[in-house]
Amino acid sequence: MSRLSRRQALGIGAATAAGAAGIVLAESSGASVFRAGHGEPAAAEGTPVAFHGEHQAGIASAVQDRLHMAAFDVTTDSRDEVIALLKAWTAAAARMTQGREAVAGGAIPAVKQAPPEDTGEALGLPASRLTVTIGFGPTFFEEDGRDRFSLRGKRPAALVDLPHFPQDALDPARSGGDIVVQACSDDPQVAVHAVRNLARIGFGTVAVRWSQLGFGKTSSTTPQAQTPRNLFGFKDGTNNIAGDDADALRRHVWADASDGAAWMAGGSYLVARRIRMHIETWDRTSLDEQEQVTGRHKGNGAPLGGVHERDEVRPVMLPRDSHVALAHPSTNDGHRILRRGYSFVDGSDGFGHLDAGLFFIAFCRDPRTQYVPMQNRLSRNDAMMEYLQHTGSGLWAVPPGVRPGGWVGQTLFEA
Ligand SMILES: C=CC1=C(C)c2cc3[nH]c(cc4nc(cc5[nH]c(cc1n2)c(C)c5CCC(=O)O)C(CCC(=O)O)=C4C)c(C)c3C=C
Ligand SMILES: [Fe+2]
Repeated sequence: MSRLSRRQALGIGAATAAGAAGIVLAESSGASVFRAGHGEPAAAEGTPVAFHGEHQAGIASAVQDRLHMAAFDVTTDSRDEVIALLKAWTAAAARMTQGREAVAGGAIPAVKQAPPEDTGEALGLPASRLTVTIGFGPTFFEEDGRDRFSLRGKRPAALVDLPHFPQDALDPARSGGDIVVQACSDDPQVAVHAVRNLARIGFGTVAVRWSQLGFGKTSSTTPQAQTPRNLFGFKDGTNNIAGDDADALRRHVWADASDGAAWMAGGSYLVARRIRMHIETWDRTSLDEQEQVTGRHKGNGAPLGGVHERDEVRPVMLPRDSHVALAHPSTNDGHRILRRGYSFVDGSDGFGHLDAGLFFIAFCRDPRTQYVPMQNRLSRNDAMMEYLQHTGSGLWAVPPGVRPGGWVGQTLFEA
C-alpha cells in the first residue's frame, strides 16, 4: 500500500460499491506509518514519506529534488475559520503525501455540477516523496499592534522580526507572509499540485502572497549521497546537518519546551531568503578567485588546504573573507543550521541576465543566536556578497509534527 499512486487510489474507490470506502481503507493502513525518532531515516526513493510524526516532515527528512513554497496571508478575522483551515489542510496534506487526492474522490466526482475538490493534475503520479511543512510568521500572531487571533501571548520570543541586514534589497512582495507552506517532492507537478490544492481549500480564508519554485536541491540531509551543486557550480551542503544525526538535530534544530514556547516543542524555525546570484559576473571570474571566495575547491569540494571533500575545515587555512570561513561553526560560537535550499531561474531581467539564484531555506532552534548573527557576519564580510543580492525574506515558527487524528498548529491553539 505504501507505493499506492493517486490513480490506484482512485481505482480502488471506483471498484468498490462506495468509492469513499476504498479510500478510507487505504488511509487506515497508511496511518500506521509514523516517524517517531529525533533523527529521520531517509525514505527510499519511491517510498512515500510518513506524514505523521513527532516532527513535521520536510525538515530532517531526505531532501527531494523540487520545491514549491508559498506564503499565505490570512484574510479572515475569525479564529474558528483559521482552525477549520488548518484542520482541512492537515487532512489534505496527509492524503497528498501518501499519493492520494486532496479529498477522497475529489478529482472526478460523481456529481459534475460543482468544481472538483481536487484539481486533478497529479492523478496517476506516485507520491514522489512529497512532504508538506507548515509554519506561522510573526504577523500571524500580531499585525500593526493587533492581536489577530488571540495568539499574541503565544508568539515565541525566537520568532523575531528579522533585522535589516547589510546589502539587503528585499522586495516586500517576495517577503513575509502569515503562513508558509513548503512542499518538496521529486516531481515538480506533485509539489505544485499540493500547494495549488491547499490554496484552493483556503480560498476565502487565505490568499497567496508569493510563491517560489525551486529545482536542484543545493543542500542535502543525506551525506552518504553525492553532494549536489549550486548554480555557482560548487558542491553545496557538504557540512550540513545530517538527517540522522539525532544529537545535532536536538542541539541545533528542534525547539524544546525549555526554550520558552512549550507549544513549539519538537518544532523548528524556518528561514527563507531569495538570493539572486549574479551568475554572468561569476562566470567571468577565474577559477582561483571562485575558490578563494568560496573557501573550497570547485572540483571535489575539498576545503582549501585539504584533499578530500570531507576533510576537516580549518578556517585559519582559508581566506578570512571566504564564505566557508565565515559560516563555519568555529566562527559562529559553535552554532550550526540545517540547510535545505534550492536553485531557481525565474526567467530573465530584460538586461540580458538570468534572474537566477539560490532560494535559501534553513531550519534552526533559535534564529536569534543561530541565523541572525551568521547572516550579519556574511552580509558584512563575505566575499561572495559581491555576487549576491538578497531579494526576499521570511521567518516562520514551524510547529511540531502531527499524530493521527491531530492537526498542524493544534498545540498552538489548544495549549
Ligand atoms: C546565513 C546562512 C547562509 C547563507 C545565506 C548562505 C548562502 C549561500 N551559500 C552558498 C554556497 C555554499 N555554502 C557553503 C557552506 C555553508 N553555508 C552556510 C550558510 C549560509 N550560506 C553554512 C552554515 C555553511 C557550512 C559551513 C561549514 O560548516 O563549513 C558551501 C560549502 C559546502 C558546504 O559545506 O555546504 C557552499 C558552496 C551560496 C552560493 C549561497 C548564496 C547564494
Ligand atoms: Fe552557504
